[in-house]
Amino acid sequence: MSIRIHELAKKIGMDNKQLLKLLQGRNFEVKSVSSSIDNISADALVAEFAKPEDASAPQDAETAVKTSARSKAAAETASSESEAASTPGAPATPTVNLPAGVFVKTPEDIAREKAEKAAAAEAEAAALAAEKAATRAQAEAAAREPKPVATPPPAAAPVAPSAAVSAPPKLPPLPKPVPRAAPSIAAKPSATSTASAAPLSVPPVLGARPPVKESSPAQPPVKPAASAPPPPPVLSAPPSIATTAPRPITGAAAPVPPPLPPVAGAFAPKPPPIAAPLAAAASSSDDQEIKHIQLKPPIIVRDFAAALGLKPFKLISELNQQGGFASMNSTIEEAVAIAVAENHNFILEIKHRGEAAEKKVVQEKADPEEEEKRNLESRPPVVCILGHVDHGKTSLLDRIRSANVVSGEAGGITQHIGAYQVEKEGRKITFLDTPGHAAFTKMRARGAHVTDIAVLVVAADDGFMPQTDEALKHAQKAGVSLIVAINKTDVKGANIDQVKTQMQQRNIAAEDWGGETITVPVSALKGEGIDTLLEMILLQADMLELKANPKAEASGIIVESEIDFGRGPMATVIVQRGTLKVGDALVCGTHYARVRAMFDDQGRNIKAAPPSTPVRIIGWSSTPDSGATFRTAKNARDAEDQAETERLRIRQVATRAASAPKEVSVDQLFANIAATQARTLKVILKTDVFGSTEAVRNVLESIKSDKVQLDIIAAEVGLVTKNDVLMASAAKALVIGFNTKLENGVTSMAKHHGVRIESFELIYELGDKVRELMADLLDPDLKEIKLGGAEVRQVFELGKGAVAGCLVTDGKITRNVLARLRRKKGIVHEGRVSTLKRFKDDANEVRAGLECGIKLDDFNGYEVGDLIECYEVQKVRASL
Ligand SMILES: Nc1nc2c(ncn2[C@@H]2O[C@H](COP(=O)(O)OP(=O)(O)OP(=O)(O)O)[C@@H](O)[C@H]2O)c(=O)[nH]1
Repeated sequence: MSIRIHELAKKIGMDNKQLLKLLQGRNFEVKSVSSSIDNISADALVAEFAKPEDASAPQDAETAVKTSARSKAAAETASSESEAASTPGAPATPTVNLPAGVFVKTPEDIAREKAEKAAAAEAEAAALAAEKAATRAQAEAAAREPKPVATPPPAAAPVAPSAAVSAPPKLPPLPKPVPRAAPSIAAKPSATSTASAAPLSVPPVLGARPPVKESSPAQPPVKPAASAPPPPPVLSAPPSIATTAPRPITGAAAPVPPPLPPVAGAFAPKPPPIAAPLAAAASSSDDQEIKHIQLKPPIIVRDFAAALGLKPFKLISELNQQGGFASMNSTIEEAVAIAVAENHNFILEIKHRGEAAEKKVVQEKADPEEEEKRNLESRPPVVCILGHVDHGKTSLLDRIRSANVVSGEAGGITQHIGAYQVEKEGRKITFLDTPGHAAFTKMRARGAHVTDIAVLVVAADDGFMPQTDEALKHAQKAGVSLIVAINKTDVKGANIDQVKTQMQQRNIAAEDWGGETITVPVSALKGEGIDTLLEMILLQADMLELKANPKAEASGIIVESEIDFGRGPMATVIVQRGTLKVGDALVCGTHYARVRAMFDDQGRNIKAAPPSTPVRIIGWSSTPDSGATFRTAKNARDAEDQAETERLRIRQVATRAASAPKEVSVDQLFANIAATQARTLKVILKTDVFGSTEAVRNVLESIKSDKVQLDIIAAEVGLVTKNDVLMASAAKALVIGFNTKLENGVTSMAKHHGVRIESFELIYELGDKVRELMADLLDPDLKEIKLGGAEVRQVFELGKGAVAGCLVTDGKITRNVLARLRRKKGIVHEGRVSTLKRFKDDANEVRAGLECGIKLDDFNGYEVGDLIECYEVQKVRASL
C-alpha cells in the first residue's frame, strides 16, 4: 500500500514540491509529486507534520506519539517559538484545556508556516548563491596566492569547529508546526542543551560516524553564514546536528548516504533524534518503573516493537526521525536499540549467543560442586585386611561376619578378593577380604587403593614377615589409615611386645607405646578383641569423616569379576559415589553393562546400592578388570558406544606403538635370533575368576628361562571349552585350567586332537608343573654314570691280539658297555667292552674283587697299571 506525494502533501498541508524535496532529502526514491511512498512512511510523515485538526482528535496512544513527534520538531524551532512567545500578538495559549505536550495548529500557525516556507526558500537560494560566491572567491584567491591555502578554517573561525562543519545555516526552509503551548520545550535554547540534559543523548553508533565534511577546506563555514540571512537559532545548532545526522539504522532497504549532501543537509536540523524524546521521557519517567527486556541479535524492528509494547509503525516513525529509513524487517543497530529502549523506560539486554553459552557453561561447572557439597552424606568405611600368609586374615574376617569361609577354600588359601559388609551398633563396615599370598600382590595393591582403612594382621607368634612389610608399604603408599591387629594372641609363644617393637622399628609405633597406630590384640580363633577392633574401625572412620553423595550418578571400582554359569559375566563392585540402581547403564573401559540384577554379600537381590556398598552385578558384556573404575552412562547404547570408543583407542595406541621404528642393537639382534630358536611353551589359561587369572599369570611370568619361553596366548575366565581345545590344537598349546571345570565333551575332543589339558586347584602346584613342562621342551642333558672300574694287572698276548688281565676294583664290568682306558692322567682309548672273560669262559658281567680278562674293541696296547672304566650315558631332563 502506498500513497502519492501530492495526496500526502495535501494530507499534511505541505507544499507538493517541498514535500518532494523533503523526501528526496531523506533518500526516498521519488522523482515527481506523482511518485508514491509506502503507507508506513506516510503515516510517520503525517505524524510528523500533521495538520492541527488531526492533533485535536481524541488523544490515544498513537496521537500521543504524533504530538510527541511534533514536540520534537518544535524543539528544533525553539527560536521561532521564543519569538512567537515574545510577540505581543501571539495567540492566547489554550494549554489549560489540552494535555501537556499536545500541540495544535491554528490558522495563524499555518499562515506563519507559509511565510516561513517562503523565507526559508529564499534563504536557501541565498545560501547557495553565497556558497558559490565563496567557492569562486576562494578559487580566485588560491590562484593569486603563490602558496597553498593552509589556513585552518576551524581554528580561525569564531564558531566551534564542529558547528562549522555541520553548520547548515542555509538549510532550514522546512515549515515546522509551532507549538502553542510547550513551555518546557520552548524554553530549551538549543539541541545541545537538550542533548546534555538527556541521559542518553547520542547512541555510540551515531557518534562513531565520520564528521561530515569536517576536513573539507572547500566549505569555509563562516562565509556563507555571513552572507546568509540570519538562520533560525536551531540551525546554528551545533555538534549534535552533525553527529545525529547519520542514520543509525542498518536496515537493508535504506541506502546509506555518504557525507550529507547539501539537500540532505537542508533537512538535517530535524529535532535531535534521541535527545528530545529522551528528555521528555526522562522528565516524565523519573517516577516510572524501569523494565528489563532481553533480545538476541539481530534486533528486528517488528520484534523490537513487540518487546517495547509499541505498534511497529510508531517505532519505525521514531527510527526514521533519526535520519534513516526503517521498515518492519529492518535490523536495528544494538546501540540505537538500547537508546530507543531507554527512551521508553526499558533496559535492553542483548544476549549474544556465545555469551549465553559461556554463562551456561560456567553455571554448569559451578553448580555440580555446590550440588555435591549439599548432598554429601556419611558413608560406611571400606576396610581392607592385609598381612602375611596364614597370619589369620580370613579367620579374622570369618569371625567378624560369623561365616566359615576358611573351610571352603582349596588348600586353605584365600584365592580371590571377596567383599562383605557387616553391621556394628547399627553402623555398616565394608570389608575387602584381600589375599596375603605372594602371587596375589597385584590384587592386594588394588585392594589397598580401594580402601579407607587397612587392618594389618600380624600373627603374635610370627611377627612381621616379608609380606607383612609389603602389605604395609602398599597401605602407606595408598595413604590409607592403618590399624594393626595382632592376631593369634592365644597361641603359645605369642609375643605382643615383640610385634610392637617391630612396629616401632617401622615408624608405626602403637598408641600405647607413644605412637599413633591403633593396635588391637585379637584372637580370631577364640573371638577375643573382635569387638574392640570393630569399635576402633568405626572410631577411625569418624575421624576420617567419610562422606559421599548418594544422589550423584553412580561410579565405583570393580573388585572382582567372573563368569557365573547361567548368569554370564558378573562383577563384584564397590560403589564409591552415587547410588547404583538396577537398570543403570555402566561403562568400564572396554566393557559395558546394563545392570540386570544386583546381589548383596549374602546373595540377596537388591534394587539400589548406596556408597560403600559391595554388590555383585550381572548384565556385563564381558568380565571387567579387577581394580578398574566404572561409571554410569546415559543409557545402554551410550555405554556400548563409550566402550567401543575405548576399544578403538587402545587398538590405535597398540598399532602406533607397533609401527614406531625401534632401534635394535647388535646384542639385541642376537638375543632376538636366540629367542626365535628358543623353545616356547604355549598356554591357554582358563580360571574361575579374573583375580585368579592375574595371580596365575604372575606365577607363570615369574618363571624365567633363556632356553624356553612361555607364551600365554589366551587367559580368560570360564570353563575350558571345545573352542579352547581347537585353539590349542591349532597353536600347539597346552590348556591350563585353574579352579575351573571342563565343558562336556572337552576331554574326548582333546584326546582326538592330541591337546594336553592340565587342571589345578593350588597355584604353587600349577607353577611347578608348568616349570616341568617347559623343561620337557628342551633336549635332555646327557649324564655319564660310572658302572665300575678295573685295574690291568697283566697283559696276555694272544694270536688274535692282546687281552688285559684285570682285577675289578669297584662296581662291575659288563660286556658291551662303554669303556675307556686311562693311563696316568690321559685317556688312551675309548670304546666298548667287546670281550669279557672269567678264566676261559665268556662272562656277561664281573663284580668288584674278582679277576677277569677284558678286551676293548680291537685295542691291543694295554700296559700293567692302566685303569679301565666302564660307564653308561643316561638322558636326564634339562634344567631351565
Ligand atoms: N591359634 C590360632 N590360630 C589361628 C588364629 N587365626 C587364624 N588361625 C589359624 O591360622 C591358619 C591360617 O588362617 P587363615 O585365616 O587362613 O590365614 P590367612 O592369612 O587368611 O591365609 P591365606 O588365605 O593363605 O592368606 C588357620 O589354620 C587358622 O585356623 C588365631 O587367632 N589363633
